[in-house]
Amino acid sequence: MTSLPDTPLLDQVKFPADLKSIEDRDLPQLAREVRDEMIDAVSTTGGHLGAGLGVVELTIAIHKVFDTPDDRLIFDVGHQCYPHKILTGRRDRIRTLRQEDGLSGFTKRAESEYDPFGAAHSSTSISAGLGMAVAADLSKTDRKVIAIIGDGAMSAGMAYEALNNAGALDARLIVILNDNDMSIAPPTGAMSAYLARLASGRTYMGFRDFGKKLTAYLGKSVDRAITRAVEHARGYVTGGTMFEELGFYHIGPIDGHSFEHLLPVLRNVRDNQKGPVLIHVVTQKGKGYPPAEAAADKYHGVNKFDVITGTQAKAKPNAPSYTAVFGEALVEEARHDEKIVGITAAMPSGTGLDKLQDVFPERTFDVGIAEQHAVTFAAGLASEGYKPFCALYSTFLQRGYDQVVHDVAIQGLPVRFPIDRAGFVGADGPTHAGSFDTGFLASLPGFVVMAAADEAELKHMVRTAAAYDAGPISFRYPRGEGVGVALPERGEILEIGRGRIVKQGSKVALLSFGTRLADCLLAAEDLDAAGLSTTVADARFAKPLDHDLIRQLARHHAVVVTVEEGAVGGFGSQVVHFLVNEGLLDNGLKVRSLVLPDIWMDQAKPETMYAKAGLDAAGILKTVFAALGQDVPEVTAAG
Ligand SMILES: Cc1ncc(C[n+]2csc(CCOP(=O)(O)OP(=O)(O)O)c2C)c(N)n1
Ligand SMILES: CC(=O)[C@@H](O)[C@H](O)COP(=O)(O)O
Ligand SMILES: [Mg+2]
Repeated sequence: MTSLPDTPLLDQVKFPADLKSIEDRDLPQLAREVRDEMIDAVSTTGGHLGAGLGVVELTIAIHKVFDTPDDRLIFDVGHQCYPHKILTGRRDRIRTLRQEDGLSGFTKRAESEYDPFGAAHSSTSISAGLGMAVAADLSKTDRKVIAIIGDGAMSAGMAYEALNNAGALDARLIVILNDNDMSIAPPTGAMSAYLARLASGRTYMGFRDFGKKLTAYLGKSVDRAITRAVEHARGYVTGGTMFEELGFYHIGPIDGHSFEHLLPVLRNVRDNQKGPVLIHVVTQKGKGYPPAEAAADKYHGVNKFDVITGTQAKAKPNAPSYTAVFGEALVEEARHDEKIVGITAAMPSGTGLDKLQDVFPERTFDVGIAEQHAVTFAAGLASEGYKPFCALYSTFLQRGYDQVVHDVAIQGLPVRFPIDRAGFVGADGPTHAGSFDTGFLASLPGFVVMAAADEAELKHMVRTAAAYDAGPISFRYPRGEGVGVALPERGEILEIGRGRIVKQGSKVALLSFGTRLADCLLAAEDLDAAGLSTTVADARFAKPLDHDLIRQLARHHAVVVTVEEGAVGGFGSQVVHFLVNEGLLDNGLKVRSLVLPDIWMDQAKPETMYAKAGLDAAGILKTVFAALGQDVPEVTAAG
C-alpha cells in the first residue's frame, strides 16, 4: 500500500469558497497538489487522465474567480472534470471514480450542485450554457455562465449552432476554448488547423491594439495584471477571427497553465462582461505527468497504472477484442474490394478503424467528432457506388439518427454501420451504454439489422455487409474481449434474414440476439439438467426476422425467451410483434422478452450490470422457471 500524496494546501480546500482565502501566489502549489491527488486516484481506478491534467490551473482559476455553484460552470464532455470534483466537495470519494456505487467519470447533475449540467457526449456545453445565460437574463440575475469546450469537441456541428445563436442573442455567455491540440487522437480537420494558426500567432496584432480594444469592450481601464498577462501571451487577437465574426468578443490565446495569465483575464471578464466572450486558452493534455506528456494519446483514457513508471496494468486477454476482430476483418474485405472505405468520427483506435488507416490511409476518413456528418458523408459515398463502413459506437450513432433515417434509409443507400460498444460498457456508465440502436434501426423500412453472437460471427457479418449492396445494413458487437471461438481466415456471407439453431431441444427455446448467446448456452445446460430440454437459437437478424425459425420455435416449444443487450423496443419487440400478428400466441405459448432494464444504470463491471439486469445465465434461468410457474432448483451451473 503506497502512501497518499502530501497535500497540505489542498487539505484546506473542500469547496471552492475555501479558495478565496488562498493567495494567488500559492495557487501553483495548489495546482501541483491537485495533480498529485488526481494522478494517485486515477492510478487506482483507471479513467480519463490526460484531459483533467491539462485543465488543473484553469479549473482552479475559474473556481477562484467565479462564485460557483451560483455561477454556472459547464465542462464539455466532462471527462476533464476530475480536478473540479476534487475541489467541489468530492475529494473524499475521488478514489471511487467510475467504480460501482462511486463517482461518475463525468459531470452529473444528480451528483453535485457544482455540476449544473451533465455530459459525456461532446459539444453540448455551449448550447446548454447559452440556455442558462438566457435564463439568467430572463430571471434578471447577474449569474455568470462559463462553458469549457475542447478543440476536439469544437469539430461538432452543434457547437457552431450554439455559437451562431449566442452571437445573435448577444448573450452573456463565457466560452473557454481549451485548445490542447488533441482530441482522443490528434485532431483532424480545417477547424483544427485554423485554431493552430490562431495559436501560432500568425494572425495576432500588437498589445497596444489589443489593450485599446479590450478597454473599449470592457468599458473600464485594463489593470496592470492583465497588461502583464497579455504581454506574456504569445499574441493577441484583435479582430477578424471567425469567433468575432460570429459576435463573440475573442480573447487569447493565453497560457492556460499560467495563473498570471488566467486570473486577470477571468477577473476582467467577470467584472465587465457585456455580451458573449470566447477566451482561447492553450493547454497541454497530460500536463505535469511525464508519462502522459510523452504518450501519443496523452493518456486520454488509462487503466490502473504505476505512478512512478506510468506503466498501465493490462490483464492478459483470453481472446481478441471485438473491436480488433472488426478492424482486421475490414482490412481483409478492403483488400478484396477497392470500393470499401472506412469512416470514423474521432475514434480511430476505439473503433478499430486505425487498422484500415494503417493499410489504406487514402480510404480511411476521420471526420472529427461529427457523427451526423459522418453518416451523411457515408451516404454521399454510397450514392457514388462506394461501400462505406461508417463505424460508430452505438451511443454516438444516436447523434446521427435523422441522417440515418433521411439521408441513408429513405434513399435505400447501402451504408454499412458497424456498431461498437453495444450493450453495457462498464465504467463509462449510462451515457455510453449502447442500448437503443436495435430499436431505432429495426423500425426503419428496408434496414438490415444484425448482431454478432461471438467474434467469428462478427467476421461473417463484416463480410456479409461488404457483399450486401441493396440498402443499409448494420451489425452490433460489444466492448471488450470475444468469447475465444476459433476464427475463420475470412468471414462467410450470411443469408440475409436467416438465423441458426445452435442447440436443439424441445421444451424451452432461448432465442438470442447478440453476445448473450453464451449465457443462453450456460442456462440451457441447467435447464436440460432440470429436465427442460432447451433449444438455443442465434437470431443473427433483428431485421428481416427469420420468420421460419420463429414459427418453428413457437410451434414446438412451451416457452420462448428472447434475449438481447438492448432496450425494450428492439429485437424482442420485433419478435413479439410477429408472434402476435401470426396468431402464434393464441394457443398458450409462453413468451418472455429479456431486455436492458428501463432505468439509467450507473457504472459497474459489465458482468455485474448484466447480472443486475437479469441478462446473465442465472437471470435467464429464473425467467424460464417463472414462466413455467416453477422455482429455480437449488443447484444450477449458472446460479
Ligand atoms: C458525440 C461524441 N463523440 C465522440 C466522443 C468520444 N470522445 C470523448 S472525448 C473526445 C475527444 C475530445 O477532445 P477535446 O474536446 O479536445 O478534449 P481533450 O480530451 O483534448 O481535453 C472524444 C472524441 C464523445 N464523447 N461524444
Ligand atoms: C469520454 C469518451 O467518450 C471516451 O473517451 C470514451 O470514454 C471512450 O470509451 P472506450 O474506452 O470504450 O473507447
Ligand atoms: Mg483537445
